[in-house]
Amino acid sequence: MTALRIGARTSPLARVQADWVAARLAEHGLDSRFVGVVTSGDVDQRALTQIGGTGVFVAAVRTALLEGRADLAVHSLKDLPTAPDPGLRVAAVPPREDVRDVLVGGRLAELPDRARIGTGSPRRAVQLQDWARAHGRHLEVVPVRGNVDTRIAHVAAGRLEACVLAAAGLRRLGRLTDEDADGSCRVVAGDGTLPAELVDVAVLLPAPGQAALAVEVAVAGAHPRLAEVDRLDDPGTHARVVAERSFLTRLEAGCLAPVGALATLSRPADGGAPQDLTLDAVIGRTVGSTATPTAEPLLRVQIAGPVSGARQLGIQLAQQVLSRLEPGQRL
Ligand SMILES: NCc1[nH]cc(CCC(=O)O)c1CC(=O)O
Repeated sequence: MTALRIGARTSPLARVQADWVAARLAEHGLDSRFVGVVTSGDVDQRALTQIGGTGVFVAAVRTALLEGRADLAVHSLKDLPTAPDPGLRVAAVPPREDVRDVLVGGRLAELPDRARIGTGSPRRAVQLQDWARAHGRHLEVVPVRGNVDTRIAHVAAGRLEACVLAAAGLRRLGRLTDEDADGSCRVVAGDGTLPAELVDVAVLLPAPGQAALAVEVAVAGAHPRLAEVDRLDDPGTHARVVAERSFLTRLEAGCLAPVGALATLSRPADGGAPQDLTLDAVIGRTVGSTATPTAEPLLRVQIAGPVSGARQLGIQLAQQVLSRLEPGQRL
């Protein structure tokens, strides 16, 4: 039997994610090998807001699937466009990593006033500014992009006091150490480490799908054991990301919208099967002209319902948000 070909980007994170999936496939008796795909997002260093969002990372990998150069693709779920490709199918959403964001450079509450924090994410920017406003503090959010090392290097060199990265990526790369119960930790930077904080989701709500992987296959995929890839699915994680993403889709907000969403499962006291899904979201709104928009306080919303209605839950919450937008306000 020929090995399953796993298509993914060639970045260090994409590679460890693909290798992680390969190890899970091996546990199910499935051999695989890595097929690296270079995407336009890897070769174009302009801001993501200019080159059309994180979808650029996914498109080339999807093409490899559709052209039969790979049997399955491994994506960071938060980078997957909400629009489905008719020739493809998400075969599995494996168990999720740590959903939190990490502030690299120190603890948020202990940063000096007017500290410069690097992030290219409007979601992170609006929540950091909301926290600063609520605590009578002033932070400067500086747009940065580039891979994990580029961003951390700005902090190590003192050009920025801090930057924000997803914990999932740092953990998968083995870059997160010395973790305390209060969220204090250290992040490996070159030869040394930097102080960091695993920020509570009450302060930084993650992006829809953050810390989850999507294992995608072509509907017309021909490998004789392709259907067995479905066994990597974790139904709990899958339901959570369906709720988060249907919320984003119904808002008609893209991956660069100032929107955080996190679904959690509540387990009954007897430890039986999960019953309820709670979906929390934060939304940044602006008013005024596109050139000089004014930030409005963040909107925070929550809804709960049965796990079997995950998609509907996301849609309902989005409708609540849209009905609460006042004339002139937009996302
Ligand atoms: N937008 C880039 C991206 N896409 C996925 C991850 C890694 C973590 C994850 O799976 O959510 C990251 C880096 C980051 O946000 O720090």
